[in-house]
Amino acid sequence: MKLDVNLSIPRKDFDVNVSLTVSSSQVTAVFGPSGCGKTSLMRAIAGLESSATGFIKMADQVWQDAHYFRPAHQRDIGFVFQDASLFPHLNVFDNLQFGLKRQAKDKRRVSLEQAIDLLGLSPLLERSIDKLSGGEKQRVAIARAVATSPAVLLFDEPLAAVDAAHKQEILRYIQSLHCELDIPMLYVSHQMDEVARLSNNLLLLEKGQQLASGRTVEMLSQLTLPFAHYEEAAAVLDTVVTAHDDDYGLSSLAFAGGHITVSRDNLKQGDKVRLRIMARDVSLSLQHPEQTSILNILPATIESMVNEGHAQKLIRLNVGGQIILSRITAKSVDQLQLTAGKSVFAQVKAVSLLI
Ligand SMILES: Nc1ncnc2c1ncn2[C@@H]1O[C@H](COP(=O)(O)OP(=O)(O)OP(=O)(O)O)[C@@H](O)[C@H]1O
Repeated sequence: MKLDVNLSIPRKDFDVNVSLTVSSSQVTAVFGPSGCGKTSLMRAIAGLESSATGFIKMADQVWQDAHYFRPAHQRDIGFVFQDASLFPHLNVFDNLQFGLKRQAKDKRRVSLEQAIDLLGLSPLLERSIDKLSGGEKQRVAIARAVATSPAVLLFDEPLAAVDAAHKQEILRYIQSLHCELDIPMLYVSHQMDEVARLSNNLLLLEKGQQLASGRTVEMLSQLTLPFAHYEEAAAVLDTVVTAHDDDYGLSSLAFAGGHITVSRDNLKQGDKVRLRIMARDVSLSLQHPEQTSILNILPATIESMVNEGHAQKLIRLNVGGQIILSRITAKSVDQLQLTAGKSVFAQVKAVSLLI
Protein backbone atom coordinates (compact mmCIF):
# COMPACT_ATOMS: atom_id res chain seq x y z
CA MET A 1 0.00 0.00 0.00
CA LYS A 2 1.32 3.40 -0.87
CA LEU A 3 0.16 6.98 -1.14
CA ASP A 4 1.06 8.77 -4.38
CA VAL A 5 0.72 12.53 -4.48
CA ASN A 6 1.40 14.96 -7.30
CA LEU A 7 -0.25 18.27 -6.53
CA SER A 8 -0.26 21.93 -7.43
CA ILE A 9 -1.97 24.17 -4.87
CA PRO A 10 -2.46 27.87 -5.74
CA ARG A 11 -1.60 30.16 -2.80
CA LYS A 12 -1.60 33.94 -2.48
CA ASP A 13 2.05 34.49 -3.50
CA PHE A 14 3.07 31.18 -5.09
CA ASP A 15 1.89 27.69 -5.98
CA VAL A 16 2.78 24.72 -3.79
CA ASN A 17 4.10 21.99 -6.13
CA VAL A 18 4.81 18.62 -4.59
CA SER A 19 5.32 15.13 -5.87
CA LEU A 20 5.84 12.36 -3.34
CA THR A 21 5.22 8.70 -2.58
CA VAL A 22 4.87 7.35 0.95
CA SER A 23 4.84 3.58 1.43
CA SER A 24 2.99 1.88 4.25
CA SER A 25 4.96 1.79 7.51
CA GLN A 26 7.01 4.77 6.31
CA VAL A 27 6.98 8.22 7.84
CA THR A 28 7.74 11.15 5.57
CA ALA A 29 8.57 14.38 7.38
CA VAL A 30 7.58 17.63 5.66
CA PHE A 31 9.96 20.37 6.74
CA GLY A 32 10.34 24.01 5.82
CA PRO A 33 10.09 27.59 7.07
CA SER A 34 6.83 29.13 8.21
CA GLY A 35 4.54 29.85 5.27
CA CYS A 36 6.28 27.49 2.80
CA GLY A 37 3.13 25.44 2.21
CA LYS A 38 3.27 22.48 4.61
CA THR A 39 -0.27 22.85 5.96
CA SER A 40 -1.59 23.54 2.46
CA LEU A 41 -0.12 20.21 1.35
CA MET A 42 -1.67 18.30 4.28
CA ARG A 43 -5.05 19.93 3.72
CA ALA A 44 -4.94 19.17 -0.01
CA ILE A 45 -4.17 15.49 0.65
CA ALA A 46 -7.09 15.43 3.09
CA GLY A 47 -9.41 16.88 0.41
CA LEU A 48 -9.81 20.22 2.18
CA GLU A 49 -8.32 22.37 -0.62
CA SER A 50 -10.73 22.45 -3.54
CA SER A 51 -8.35 24.62 -5.59
CA ALA A 52 -5.64 21.92 -5.57
CA THR A 53 -5.11 20.22 -8.92
CA GLY A 54 -3.20 17.06 -9.74
CA PHE A 55 -3.29 13.50 -8.67
CA ILE A 56 -3.68 11.56 -5.41
CA LYS A 57 -3.89 7.80 -5.23
CA MET A 58 -4.02 5.61 -2.12
CA ALA A 59 -3.28 1.95 -2.85
CA ASP A 60 -5.53 1.20 -5.85
CA GLN A 61 -8.01 4.02 -5.16
CA VAL A 62 -7.75 7.33 -6.98
CA TRP A 63 -8.73 10.14 -4.59
CA GLN A 64 -8.17 12.90 -7.07
CA ASP A 65 -7.29 13.41 -10.72
CA ALA A 66 -8.27 15.72 -13.58
CA HIS A 67 -11.84 14.33 -13.61
CA TYR A 68 -12.52 13.31 -10.07
CA PHE A 69 -12.34 14.82 -6.56
CA ARG A 70 -13.17 12.51 -3.68
CA PRO A 71 -14.58 14.62 -0.84
CA ALA A 72 -12.69 14.84 2.47
CA HIS A 73 -15.08 12.63 4.46
CA GLN A 74 -14.55 9.76 2.01
CA ARG A 75 -10.75 9.91 2.06
CA ASP A 76 -9.98 7.54 4.94
CA ILE A 77 -7.54 9.92 6.60
CA GLY A 78 -6.61 10.45 10.23
CA PHE A 79 -5.57 14.09 10.68
CA VAL A 80 -3.87 15.36 13.85
CA PHE A 81 -3.41 19.12 14.13
CA GLN A 82 -1.41 21.33 16.48
CA ASP A 83 -4.64 22.00 18.36
CA ALA A 84 -6.21 18.75 19.64
CA SER A 85 -9.76 19.95 18.72
CA LEU A 86 -11.55 17.59 21.10
CA PHE A 87 -15.16 17.88 22.24
CA PRO A 88 -14.81 19.61 25.63
CA HIS A 89 -18.21 18.43 26.88
CA LEU A 90 -17.34 14.73 26.36
CA ASN A 91 -14.89 12.64 28.39
CA VAL A 92 -11.88 10.87 26.84
CA PHE A 93 -13.76 7.64 26.09
CA ASP A 94 -16.65 9.43 24.40
CA ASN A 95 -14.27 11.49 22.31
CA LEU A 96 -12.63 8.27 21.12
CA GLN A 97 -15.98 6.64 20.41
CA PHE A 98 -16.89 9.58 18.27
CA GLY A 99 -13.84 8.88 16.10
CA LEU A 100 -14.87 5.25 15.82
CA LYS A 101 -18.39 6.00 14.62
CA ARG A 102 -17.01 7.68 11.53
CA GLN A 103 -15.71 4.38 10.17
CA ALA A 104 -18.01 1.64 8.86
CA LYS A 105 -17.71 -1.54 10.98
CA ASP A 106 -16.48 -3.72 8.11
CA LYS A 107 -13.63 -1.27 7.40
CA ARG A 108 -12.28 -1.18 10.96
CA ARG A 109 -8.76 -2.56 11.19
CA VAL A 110 -7.86 -0.89 14.48
CA SER A 111 -10.07 -1.62 17.49
CA LEU A 112 -10.88 1.05 20.05
CA GLU A 113 -8.97 -1.00 22.65
CA GLN A 114 -5.92 -1.04 20.39
CA ALA A 115 -6.07 2.74 19.90
CA ILE A 116 -6.38 3.20 23.70
CA ASP A 117 -3.41 0.87 24.32
CA LEU A 118 -1.25 2.42 21.62
CA LEU A 119 -1.56 5.85 23.23
CA GLY A 120 -1.56 4.64 26.86
CA LEU A 121 -4.98 6.13 27.60
CA SER A 122 -6.56 3.46 29.86
CA PRO A 123 -6.08 5.50 33.07
CA LEU A 124 -7.66 8.59 31.51
CA LEU A 125 -10.82 7.23 29.88
CA GLU A 126 -13.29 8.74 32.37
CA ARG A 127 -11.45 12.06 32.63
CA SER A 128 -13.15 15.11 31.15
CA ILE A 129 -11.21 16.91 28.46
CA ASP A 130 -10.79 20.12 30.44
CA LYS A 131 -8.91 18.16 33.15
CA LEU A 132 -6.21 16.94 30.75
CA SER A 133 -2.76 18.45 30.18
CA GLY A 134 -1.87 19.68 26.68
CA GLY A 135 0.16 16.52 26.09
CA GLU A 136 -2.66 14.24 27.23
CA LYS A 137 -5.14 16.04 24.98
CA GLN A 138 -2.82 15.48 22.06
CA ARG A 139 -2.59 11.76 22.89
CA VAL A 140 -6.40 11.58 22.83
CA ALA A 141 -6.45 13.42 19.50
CA ILE A 142 -3.96 10.94 18.05
CA ALA A 143 -5.90 7.94 19.43
CA ARG A 144 -9.11 9.38 17.99
CA ALA A 145 -7.48 9.62 14.56
CA VAL A 146 -6.07 6.08 14.91
CA ALA A 147 -9.46 4.65 16.01
CA THR A 148 -10.97 5.57 12.64
CA SER A 149 -8.66 2.92 11.06
CA PRO A 150 -7.31 5.46 8.60
CA ALA A 151 -5.52 4.41 5.43
CA VAL A 152 -3.17 7.38 5.94
CA LEU A 153 -2.18 9.40 9.03
CA LEU A 154 -1.36 13.10 8.67
CA PHE A 155 0.29 15.02 11.51
CA ASP A 156 0.52 18.80 11.25
CA GLU A 157 2.91 20.02 13.97
CA PRO A 158 1.15 17.91 16.61
CA LEU A 159 3.71 18.78 19.29
CA ALA A 160 4.09 22.51 18.66
CA ALA A 161 2.05 23.40 21.76
CA VAL A 162 3.31 20.59 24.01
CA ASP A 163 6.03 21.13 26.64
CA ALA A 164 9.41 19.41 26.29
CA ALA A 165 8.83 16.62 28.87
CA HIS A 166 5.50 15.51 27.38
CA LYS A 167 6.88 15.87 23.90
CA GLN A 168 9.38 13.03 24.41
CA GLU A 169 6.60 10.83 25.76
CA ILE A 170 4.29 11.50 22.81
CA LEU A 171 7.11 11.00 20.33
CA ARG A 172 7.52 7.50 21.78
CA TYR A 173 3.83 6.82 21.20
CA ILE A 174 3.98 8.11 17.64
CA GLN A 175 7.04 5.95 17.04
CA SER A 176 5.13 2.88 18.21
CA LEU A 177 2.24 3.74 15.85
CA HIS A 178 4.73 3.72 13.05
CA CYS A 179 5.74 0.16 13.99
CA GLU A 180 2.22 -1.16 14.73
CA LEU A 181 0.05 0.39 12.00
CA ASP A 182 1.13 -0.60 8.56
CA ILE A 183 0.06 2.67 6.90
CA PRO A 184 1.77 5.69 5.31
CA MET A 185 2.30 8.65 7.65
CA LEU A 186 3.14 12.29 6.87
CA TYR A 187 4.54 14.43 9.64
CA VAL A 188 4.90 18.22 9.44
CA SER A 189 7.40 19.76 11.81
CA HIS A 190 9.84 22.64 12.29
CA GLN A 191 11.82 20.61 14.82
CA MET A 192 14.92 18.69 13.77
CA ASP A 193 14.78 16.34 16.77
CA GLU A 194 11.26 15.21 15.79
CA VAL A 195 12.27 14.72 12.17
CA ALA A 196 15.41 12.79 13.13
CA ARG A 197 13.51 10.55 15.51
CA LEU A 198 10.43 9.71 13.49
CA SER A 199 10.98 9.94 9.79
CA ASN A 200 12.35 7.56 7.19
CA ASN A 201 12.07 10.15 4.45
CA LEU A 202 12.23 13.90 4.42
CA LEU A 203 10.73 16.49 2.08
CA LEU A 204 12.13 19.99 2.22
CA LEU A 205 9.80 22.78 1.04
CA GLU A 206 10.59 26.42 0.39
CA LYS A 207 8.04 28.88 -0.97
CA GLY A 208 5.95 25.97 -2.19
CA GLN A 209 8.77 24.32 -4.10
CA GLN A 210 10.22 20.94 -3.29
CA LEU A 211 13.90 21.81 -2.67
CA ALA A 212 14.97 18.26 -1.88
CA SER A 213 13.59 14.91 -0.83
CA GLY A 214 15.07 11.56 0.09
CA ARG A 215 16.03 9.32 2.99
CA THR A 216 16.26 11.26 6.25
CA VAL A 217 19.58 9.68 7.17
CA GLU A 218 21.09 10.94 3.90
CA MET A 219 19.39 14.34 3.80
CA LEU A 220 20.52 15.36 7.31
CA SER A 221 24.18 14.87 6.46
CA GLN A 222 24.21 16.50 3.00
CA LEU A 223 26.47 19.54 3.13
CA THR A 224 24.54 21.12 0.23
CA LEU A 225 21.27 21.16 2.22
CA PRO A 226 20.42 23.48 5.11
CA PHE A 227 20.04 20.75 7.78
CA ALA A 228 23.79 20.21 8.16
CA HIS A 229 24.26 23.94 8.77
CA TYR A 230 21.81 24.41 11.61
CA GLU A 231 23.26 24.94 15.07
CA GLU A 232 21.84 21.54 16.06
CA ALA A 233 23.12 19.78 12.92
CA ALA A 234 23.41 16.06 13.54
CA ALA A 235 23.80 12.77 11.75
CA VAL A 236 21.50 9.85 12.39
CA LEU A 237 22.68 6.25 12.60
CA ASP A 238 20.45 3.18 12.65
CA THR A 239 22.04 0.56 14.90
CA VAL A 240 21.32 -2.77 16.60
CA VAL A 241 22.09 -3.65 20.21
CA THR A 242 24.67 -6.45 20.13
CA ALA A 243 26.13 -6.75 23.63
CA HIS A 244 25.98 -5.48 27.21
CA ASP A 245 28.64 -4.74 29.75
CA ASP A 246 26.77 -5.31 32.99
CA ASP A 247 29.73 -4.34 35.16
CA TYR A 248 29.61 -0.80 33.82
CA GLY A 249 25.96 -0.56 32.74
CA LEU A 250 26.83 -0.08 29.07
CA SER A 251 25.49 -1.43 25.78
CA SER A 252 27.25 -1.88 22.48
CA LEU A 253 25.35 -0.83 19.34
CA ALA A 254 26.51 -2.06 15.96
CA PHE A 255 26.23 -0.20 12.66
CA ALA A 256 27.92 -0.70 9.31
CA GLY A 257 30.89 1.44 10.39
CA GLY A 258 31.59 -0.18 13.75
CA HIS A 259 30.25 -0.01 17.29
CA ILE A 260 29.00 2.75 19.56
CA THR A 261 28.95 2.33 23.34
CA VAL A 262 26.07 3.92 25.26
CA SER A 263 24.57 3.78 28.76
CA ARG A 264 22.44 0.66 28.90
CA ASP A 265 19.11 2.40 29.48
CA ASN A 266 16.92 -0.77 29.41
CA LEU A 267 18.13 -1.81 26.00
CA LYS A 268 17.71 -5.44 24.96
CA GLN A 269 19.95 -7.41 22.69
CA GLY A 270 18.62 -7.21 19.11
CA ASP A 271 16.76 -3.90 19.73
CA LYS A 272 16.95 -1.50 16.81
CA VAL A 273 18.08 1.89 18.05
CA ARG A 274 18.38 5.12 16.12
CA LEU A 275 21.19 7.38 17.34
CA ARG A 276 21.68 11.08 16.83
CA ILE A 277 25.21 12.46 16.87
CA MET A 278 25.52 16.24 16.88
CA ALA A 279 28.21 17.71 14.62
CA ARG A 280 29.47 19.84 17.52
CA ASP A 281 30.07 16.69 19.62
CA VAL A 282 32.53 15.13 17.17
CA SER A 283 36.19 16.14 17.28
CA LEU A 284 39.00 14.75 15.13
CA SER A 285 42.45 13.32 15.73
CA LEU A 286 45.12 12.02 13.34
CA GLN A 287 46.20 9.25 15.71
CA HIS A 288 44.02 6.91 17.72
CA PRO A 289 43.73 8.84 20.99
CA GLU A 290 45.06 6.94 24.00
CA GLN A 291 44.30 7.66 27.64
CA THR A 292 41.11 9.52 26.91
CA SER A 293 37.78 9.36 28.74
CA ILE A 294 35.90 9.30 25.43
CA LEU A 295 34.57 5.79 24.76
CA ASN A 296 33.54 6.18 21.15
CA ILE A 297 36.45 6.62 18.79
CA LEU A 298 35.69 5.68 15.19
CA PRO A 299 38.15 5.37 12.29
CA ALA A 300 36.85 7.60 9.50
CA THR A 301 37.74 9.12 6.16
CA ILE A 302 37.07 12.76 5.35
CA GLU A 303 34.66 12.90 2.41
CA SER A 304 34.26 16.63 2.06
CA MET A 305 34.22 19.86 4.05
CA VAL A 306 32.77 23.35 3.81
CA ASN A 307 33.29 26.62 5.66
CA GLU A 308 30.86 27.47 8.43
CA GLY A 309 31.27 31.20 8.66
CA HIS A 310 34.80 32.46 9.12
CA ALA A 311 36.02 30.41 12.05
CA GLN A 312 34.54 26.93 11.63
CA LYS A 313 34.40 24.07 9.17
CA LEU A 314 31.79 21.41 8.76
CA ILE A 315 33.24 18.02 7.81
CA ARG A 316 31.46 14.99 6.36
CA LEU A 317 33.06 11.78 7.59
CA ASN A 318 32.65 8.34 6.11
CA VAL A 319 32.66 5.69 8.83
CA GLY A 320 32.49 2.34 7.03
CA GLY A 321 29.92 3.65 4.57
CA GLN A 322 27.86 5.58 7.16
CA ILE A 323 28.11 9.34 7.41
CA ILE A 324 28.67 11.41 10.54
CA LEU A 325 29.33 15.16 10.74
CA SER A 326 31.98 17.07 12.63
CA ARG A 327 32.08 20.81 13.24
CA ILE A 328 35.53 22.03 14.31
CA THR A 329 37.47 25.27 14.05
CA ALA A 330 39.15 26.29 10.80
CA LYS A 331 42.34 26.64 12.87
CA SER A 332 42.22 22.94 13.83
CA VAL A 333 41.64 21.99 10.19
CA ASP A 334 44.78 23.92 9.20
CA GLN A 335 46.88 22.61 12.10
CA LEU A 336 45.99 18.98 11.32
CA GLN A 337 46.20 19.67 7.56
CA LEU A 338 42.85 18.02 7.04
CA THR A 339 41.76 17.48 3.44
CA ALA A 340 39.27 15.27 1.61
CA GLY A 341 40.46 11.65 1.51
CA LYS A 342 42.49 11.87 4.73
CA SER A 343 42.08 9.14 7.39
CA VAL A 344 41.21 10.40 10.87
CA PHE A 345 39.75 9.24 14.15
CA ALA A 346 36.38 10.71 15.09
CA GLN A 347 35.96 11.19 18.84
CA VAL A 348 32.27 11.16 19.66
CA LYS A 349 31.70 13.02 22.92
CA ALA A 350 27.93 12.48 23.23
CA VAL A 351 25.25 10.34 21.63
CA SER A 352 21.46 10.67 21.95
CA LEU A 353 19.30 7.58 21.75
CA LEU A 354 16.15 8.31 19.79
CA ILE A 355 13.94 5.82 21.60
N1 LIG B 1 -6.64 29.48 1.58
C1 LIG B 1 -5.54 30.11 1.16
N2 LIG B 1 -5.52 30.74 -0.02
C2 LIG B 1 -4.41 31.38 -0.47
N3 LIG B 1 -3.27 31.42 0.21
C3 LIG B 1 -3.22 30.82 1.40
C4 LIG B 1 -4.35 30.12 1.94
N4 LIG B 1 -3.99 29.59 3.14
C5 LIG B 1 -2.72 29.95 3.34
N5 LIG B 1 -2.25 30.68 2.33
C6 LIG B 1 -0.89 31.20 2.15
O1 LIG B 1 -0.14 30.14 1.60
C7 LIG B 1 1.18 30.12 2.14
C8 LIG B 1 1.45 28.77 2.75
O2 LIG B 1 0.68 28.62 3.95
P1 LIG B 1 0.73 27.30 4.81
O3 LIG B 1 -0.15 27.48 5.99
O4 LIG B 1 0.48 26.13 3.92
O5 LIG B 1 2.27 27.28 5.25
P2 LIG B 1 3.02 26.44 6.40
O6 LIG B 1 4.32 26.01 5.82
O7 LIG B 1 2.14 25.36 6.91
O8 LIG B 1 3.25 27.54 7.53
P3 LIG B 1 3.41 27.36 9.12
O9 LIG B 1 4.66 26.58 9.34
O10 LIG B 1 3.53 28.78 9.60
O11 LIG B 1 2.18 26.66 9.62
C9 LIG B 1 1.26 31.27 3.12
O12 LIG B 1 1.87 32.36 2.45
C10 LIG B 1 -0.20 31.58 3.44
O13 LIG B 1 -0.37 32.95 3.74
